[in-house]
Amino acid sequence: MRKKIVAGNWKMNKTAEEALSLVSEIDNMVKDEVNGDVTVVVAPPFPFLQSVGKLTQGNDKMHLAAQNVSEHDSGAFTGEVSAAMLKSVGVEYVIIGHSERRLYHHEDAQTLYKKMKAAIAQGLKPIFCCGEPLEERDADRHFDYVGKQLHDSLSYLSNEEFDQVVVAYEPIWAIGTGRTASSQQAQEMHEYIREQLARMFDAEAAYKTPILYGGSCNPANAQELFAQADVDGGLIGGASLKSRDFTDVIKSF
Ligand SMILES: O=C(CO)COP(=O)(O)O
Repeated sequence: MRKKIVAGNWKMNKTAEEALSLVSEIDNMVKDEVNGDVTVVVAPPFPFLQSVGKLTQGNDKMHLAAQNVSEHDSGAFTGEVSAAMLKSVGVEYVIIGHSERRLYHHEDAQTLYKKMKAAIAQGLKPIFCCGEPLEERDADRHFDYVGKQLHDSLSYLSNEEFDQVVVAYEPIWAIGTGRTASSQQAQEMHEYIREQLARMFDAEAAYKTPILYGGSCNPANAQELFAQADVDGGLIGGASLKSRDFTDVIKSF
């Protein structure tokens, strides 16, 4: 059985106080309402990682993620945060290659590969994001586009390194737009991603890799998406900022 994961990417939202009240609500709801075997991940902004992590420490369903990591180990990189720093405050997962970082921060495939290496070397589990813009889907090039993203940033990892990886498929046209991929569109892309991973690594490793869907995933559509054979959970943006909605997404398995 593959791990089921629902991860909340808070992006650049919340103050310290708001972050703590959101995570304590989620923590309580997960304790009270979530019985199944699901890994819940929250990815608050950097300044709140430690306080949020402390609050979720006693709940073995809840795990902590960062939204970004430096490709460098240490040194004169003003404003950057290393994998070792994240590890030292209890972070377990890190989102790498989100389309917003590729677009607004010009992170290219080579940089993302280095970030993957840096994270894995510190024992962090990367949540590697891929996904096509609308014009690639409209031109029917979405499979090739995503295949290249996977190849360019993952194929140079060793099999052992790849064992730590979670993949998230987030079609850019579905992020924050209220327009979600249909369950069929999600399933066919997830199946394709798994095939590509099996070619790069091996079939067993690809079979074990959780592949999450992201892009306007919410309590109304999560159940149908999560019911697909190759959809192993979600990477949730907007709906992860509301404890009720996020918990309802978690309960959609
Ligand atoms: O980008 C996302 C998660 O990383 C998805 O965001 P939304 O759920 O707000 O569309």
